[in-house]
Amino acid sequence: MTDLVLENLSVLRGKRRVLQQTNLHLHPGEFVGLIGPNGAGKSTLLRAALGLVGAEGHSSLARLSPAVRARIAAWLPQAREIAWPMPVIDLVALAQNGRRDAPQVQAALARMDVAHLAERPATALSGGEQARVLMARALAQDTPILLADEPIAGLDPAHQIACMKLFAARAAEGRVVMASLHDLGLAARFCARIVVLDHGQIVADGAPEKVLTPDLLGRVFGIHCHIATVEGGLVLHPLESCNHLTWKEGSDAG
Ligand SMILES: Nc1ncnc2c1ncn2[C@@H]1O[C@H](COP(=O)(O)OP(=O)(O)OP(=O)(O)O)[C@@H](O)[C@H]1O
Repeated sequence: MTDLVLENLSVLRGKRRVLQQTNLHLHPGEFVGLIGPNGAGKSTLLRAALGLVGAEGHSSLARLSPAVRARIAAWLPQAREIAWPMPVIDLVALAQNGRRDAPQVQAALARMDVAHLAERPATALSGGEQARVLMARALAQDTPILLADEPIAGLDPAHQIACMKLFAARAAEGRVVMASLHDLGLAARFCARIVVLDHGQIVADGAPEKVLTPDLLGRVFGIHCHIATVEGGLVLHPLESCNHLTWKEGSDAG
């Protein structure tokens, strides 16, 4: 059981402070959705938490040696690039010192629905398939903390839902799972806790029904949403942008 603790974590890019004095305590068992508009600082927060960008302040992961950190935290970056045409199973097995038959490798291939692709070159897959393979590698690390930057981007709806359910299940096993997400509906439905970032600052943190109010969605995202509470959680569906993001029809059509 491992907590993730950030204290006064700040990141400077040039003269701009793109992450400001961030305090966050994530507990084992939590599936946290990190949301915010483009440029809000979600990737920066995740990278600073892992010690991958220079930051002021404290993260419980950042000062660990890479070898120790790799045993504690798995990381799925936003960029999904696979450079080498190695078989999918060997790419996933890198998470377990190359052991193809490790149970974590077999389980991760099955959970991300890529077992049937195991012998295919990882570079010869579709974008969504590659994303699932890289997610499988992160899962195969079998760490108490999993940080994922837009893990469901590019997945079809069935795999998006399966992935969100899987994250919730990993958290229920006693792990910390935090994922940046742009799909507010899926975040509302599957995350027990939502952290909202805007201009490098946490502006809300709590249960989806407390955080995802019409006021916050208008202020931070500039959207009107349909929000309903149903058995099993919140349903949230963006309907309309309510400010500067309304482009004029035909103004820039190619
Ligand atoms: N290498 C960089 N150099 C300078 N500024 C950067 C760099 N990377 C990111 N930024 C800036 O830092 C801010 C936060 O970026 P970040 O990538 O963390 O946002 P994000 O919330 O993950 O956005 P998105 O939803 O678009 O992925 C943005 O204003 C961005 O322009």
